[in-house]
Amino acid sequence: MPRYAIIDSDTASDDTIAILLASKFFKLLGITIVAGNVKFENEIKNALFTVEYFNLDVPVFIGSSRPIMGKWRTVEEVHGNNGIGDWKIEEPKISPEKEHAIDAIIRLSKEYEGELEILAVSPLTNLALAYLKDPTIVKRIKKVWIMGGAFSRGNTTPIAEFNFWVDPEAAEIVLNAGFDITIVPWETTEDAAEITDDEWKKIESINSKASTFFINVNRTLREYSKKYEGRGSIHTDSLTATIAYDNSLILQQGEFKVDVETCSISRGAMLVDWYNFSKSKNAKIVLKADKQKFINYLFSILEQSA
Ligand SMILES: O=c1[nH]cnc2c1ncn2[C@@H]1O[C@H](CO)[C@@H](O)[C@H]1O
Repeated sequence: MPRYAIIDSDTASDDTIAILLASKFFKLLGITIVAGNVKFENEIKNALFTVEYFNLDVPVFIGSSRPIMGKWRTVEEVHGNNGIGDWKIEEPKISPEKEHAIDAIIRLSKEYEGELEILAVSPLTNLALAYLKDPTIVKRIKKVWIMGGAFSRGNTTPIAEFNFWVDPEAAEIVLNAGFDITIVPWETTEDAAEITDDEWKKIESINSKASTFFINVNRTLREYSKKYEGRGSIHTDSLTATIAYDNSLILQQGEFKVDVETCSISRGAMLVDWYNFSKSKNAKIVLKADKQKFINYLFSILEQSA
């Protein structure tokens, strides 16, 4: 039985690999593009390029070109000016769909009622807007996997992870909508999705079409991570796609009332009610994930796509 998914992506560096992995794990019904990592036109181009490079049969839908409140900054310093390590690529020949991403999410939730999973590895703007347009998507969407949130080691401010920080209002809407949600937060991915120097060299030596792609798109991410965070690159979106496919990667998780701060200096911080003061729960959080299993999946796909 195939599993059906949409990947919601602000396509840059690791997002492209998450798309590749998701296309192997799921019947991917669409890639929906949302504002976040880099210039919106480049995100669209990177998604189309990924589809073309790997010959994927997946439509690309253009979504929201800004967060709900519109206050954010792109992070070209993390991903490269074009979002994919400044790899010089040709203009993709394929085009995005005419249908808006929000309408595609609503339509596909009807066509695949009870079966559709959303891999949200990006700010949650598209999903929040789809929900505001048609709140009944909640009962039709089977599962929402979210890469987002930090509760101790923010990667964008001292307390905020990038995806939640870009659009905390959207995160608040999605978290409180009633979806079946599992969150893979930054701290978990920092521990389980690092590509070390050794692993980077091994990927280089695979020398397949996919490994060449991996090295090129992640080049700036790796340099940034080494220089500013003092370790290898973190492949957080790829880990989230893999966890969504194989739940045995989850070594520890809890269910909590989770919220997000929308004000001032703590904007984008994830709030976790560890001791259940609120007497309610709205999301599971993956607290520990299996790095070795993740690496095995990643390597086997990079080797396969020779
Ligand atoms: O410094 C960074 N390292 C890794 N990913 C980042 C960084 N900045 C932004 N993102 C983007 O935000 C999410 C992780 O927070 C990922 O979805 C990635 O695309």
